[in-house]
Amino acid sequence: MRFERLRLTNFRCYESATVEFDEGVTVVQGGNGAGKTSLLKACFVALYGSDALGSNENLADVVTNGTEESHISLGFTHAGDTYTVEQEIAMTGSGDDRRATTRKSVLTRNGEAVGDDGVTSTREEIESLLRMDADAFVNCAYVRQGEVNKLIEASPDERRRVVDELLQLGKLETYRERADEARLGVKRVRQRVEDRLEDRREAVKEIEDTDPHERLSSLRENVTEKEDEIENYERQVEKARDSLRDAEERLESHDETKERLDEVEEQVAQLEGEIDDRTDRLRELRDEADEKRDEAEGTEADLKEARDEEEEAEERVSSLQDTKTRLETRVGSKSEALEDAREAVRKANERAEKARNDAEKARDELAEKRDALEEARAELEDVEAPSKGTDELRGTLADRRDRRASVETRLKTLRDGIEGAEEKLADGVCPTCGQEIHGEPDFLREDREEADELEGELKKLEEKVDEAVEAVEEAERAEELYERTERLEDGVDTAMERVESREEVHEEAMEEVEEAAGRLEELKDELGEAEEEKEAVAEQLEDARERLQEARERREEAERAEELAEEAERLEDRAGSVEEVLEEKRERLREKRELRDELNERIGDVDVEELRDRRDEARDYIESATDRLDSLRDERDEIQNAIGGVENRLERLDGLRDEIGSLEQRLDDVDEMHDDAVALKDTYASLRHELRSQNLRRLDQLLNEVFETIYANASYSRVELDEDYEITVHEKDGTTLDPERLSGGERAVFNLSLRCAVYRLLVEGTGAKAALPPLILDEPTTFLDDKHVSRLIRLVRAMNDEYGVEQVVVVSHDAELLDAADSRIVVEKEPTTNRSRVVEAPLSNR
Ligand SMILES: Nc1ncnc2c1ncn2[C@@H]1O[C@H](COP(=O)(O)OP(=O)(O)OP(=O)(O)O)[C@@H](O)[C@H]1O
Ligand SMILES: [Zn+2]
Repeated sequence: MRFERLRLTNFRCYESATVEFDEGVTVVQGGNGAGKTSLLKACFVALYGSDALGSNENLADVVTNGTEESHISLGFTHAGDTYTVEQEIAMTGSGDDRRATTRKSVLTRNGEAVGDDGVTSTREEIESLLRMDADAFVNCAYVRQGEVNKLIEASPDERRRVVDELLQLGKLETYRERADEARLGVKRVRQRVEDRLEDRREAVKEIEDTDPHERLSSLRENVTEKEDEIENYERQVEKARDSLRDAEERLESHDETKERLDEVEEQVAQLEGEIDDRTDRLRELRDEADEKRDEAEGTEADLKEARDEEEEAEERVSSLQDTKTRLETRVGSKSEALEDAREAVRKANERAEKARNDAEKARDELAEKRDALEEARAELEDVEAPSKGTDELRGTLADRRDRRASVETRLKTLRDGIEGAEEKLADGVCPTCGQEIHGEPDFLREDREEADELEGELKKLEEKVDEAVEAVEEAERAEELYERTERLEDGVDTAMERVESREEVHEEAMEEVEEAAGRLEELKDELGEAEEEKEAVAEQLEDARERLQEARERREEAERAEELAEEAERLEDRAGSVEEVLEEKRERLREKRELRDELNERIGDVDVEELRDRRDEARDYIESATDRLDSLRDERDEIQNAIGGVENRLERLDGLRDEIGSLEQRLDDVDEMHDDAVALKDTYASLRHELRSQNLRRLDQLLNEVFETIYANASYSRVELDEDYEITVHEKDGTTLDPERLSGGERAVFNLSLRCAVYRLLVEGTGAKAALPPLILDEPTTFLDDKHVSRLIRLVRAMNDEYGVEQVVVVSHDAELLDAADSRIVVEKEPTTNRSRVVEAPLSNR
């Protein structure tokens, strides 16, 4: 076996590291605490998991402080195959519960998983590959730091156990123990077979003591007797049943007949009652029909006549009714016309009155107008006819007034001038030039004269104007009167005309009045006539109605008579059908009476008492016989059960005898097996003894060979390992020494010798040096002086070069050892992080 590569994550002081291993001798170098031992431990843990830890260590210790999981992977070759073993350790829980568990543990060969996943499987596979468990590994291949004394100080028994284990002698012991266990097992089996045999024999004896065959035949006889008796009873019961059935059947049929008879008698009585009832009914119906017929007699023929009469009367009433209605209408219209005529008279009168008034008014007006005319004419006679025409007179008046006005204007002008001149003159000033003047000028005197003249003329003119005014006024009044007279004459004419026309109107109105009055009289007469006529018709109608009433009554009477006749007919019909039913019932009554007689006859023949006795007797017998049969059957069943029991026992007896036969055979077989087991055990014991003594002799030789290689003094001649695994050191002078008494260095030398010897023996013994794990030495030089260090180097090289150890890994500070190595691995610790790292690996020296 050869380690190839180790990969670590969070393992102890390593955060992450990869180490390649070369073949030959490899030295691991580094300062104290640099992580050398940790590398070796990692390889060990990779192979054996927690088994690789000492008694005071646990898995949690290998997980780098402050991290959660550690990963170790070791690649190695073995017997031509490539393996990788991986372990994954994880921290779980917290506080006091915090611990490490192996979460993953896998071994692969040539890339394929070997065995199941899991710690146990991996360990078992490794143990069988290396043919050593963790204990054997540390006792042989892995010499741990400070354990140099382990084999030397061990007791012979321990030593034997270790060596036997390594040489697989332990297996023979196991086989021997197993053979012995087998022997004991067989012995226990034999005991059990014997116990059972005894038990079966006793059971056989017990059964035979009860004399089962004898008992079986007597029981069978008993059963036959009981069965005969049962059969006999059963026959009797059968007979009794027949008899019972017969009696019961007859009684039943008797009861039925009786029941039937009762029924028929009831029917007869009912029919008789019904016939009586119907006969009464028939008589009643016929009486009633006769009665009706009597009542209806004689009137039948009158019905048609009565109906004709009634019809005639109805027609007359209705025609009178029509006439009366017509007359009433006429009276109504005459009354209305009369009313209208009265209205017409009244209106004509009104009109005549108005016309008369109008005429009167016109006449008054005429008289008035005539008076006015008379007056006007009288006035006109007083007025003188004018000299000239009025217009001419008005012309003269106007001329005179003009002349007067111009005279007045000249006079005024003259007077104003005179007055002004007189005032100036009074102031002494000339009225014409304004110069001082004394006396009056001439023009003033002239003016005064003219003014006086004008004054006289004005007076005359005034008279003449008044004369002209008077003439005009007179002419005007004459003119006006004349006109008025003319007008009045016209008014009198028109008034006269109006009086005439009003009088005409009045006359006309008076005529109308007369006419309307005549019409009114006429209508009064007509209405009187119509009313009289109507009265007469009403009287006739009253008579006709009375006659209709009488006709109706007669007709109704005739109808009732007819109905009665019909009813009598119907009653007769019903009487007929009642008679039919009656006939039918009588027939049925005859039949039922016959049936009754027949049934009576039948009942008379049966002796009921006798039948009942027979039935009761049969019943009693069946009851008692059945009870007896039941108990007989119980007895028979009991005996048969007993027979079953005895038969079972006999069957069991046969079974027991067969079993005893086969148990006896088994006992012989077991005895044979026991002898075989004893022989096998002895064989294993002697074989182991033989092998051990052979191996011990060879181990002793190898030990002395190795010892000679490593030991550098002359004090000790040889080491002896005897059959009891006692080690004795022989001194040069022939004396012997207990190894316990050796010095520390000497012990280390002896220990290394013994380890290497065992390792060599294994190499020889297995015949395949490649199967063994690398020889691992952790600080082997600690107790050695220089000379012995040199010897150790020689041994290590010899192990590799001569004795077939493929790989040796040594942890050491020794420079000489380093020089002798084939390669080296240097580790160091980072002072800052306190984590280790692999500085150099591997460095091949060759
Ligand atoms: N679980 C762990 N986590 C972190 N560091 C650890 C753990 N276990 C051990 N160590 C540390 O690993 C360091 C290396 O220990 P190791 O035994 O490998 O040293 P070494 O190189 O063999 O030293 P020496 O020459 O003294 O034997 C030590 O300082 C130790 O405290
Ligand atoms: Zn003058």
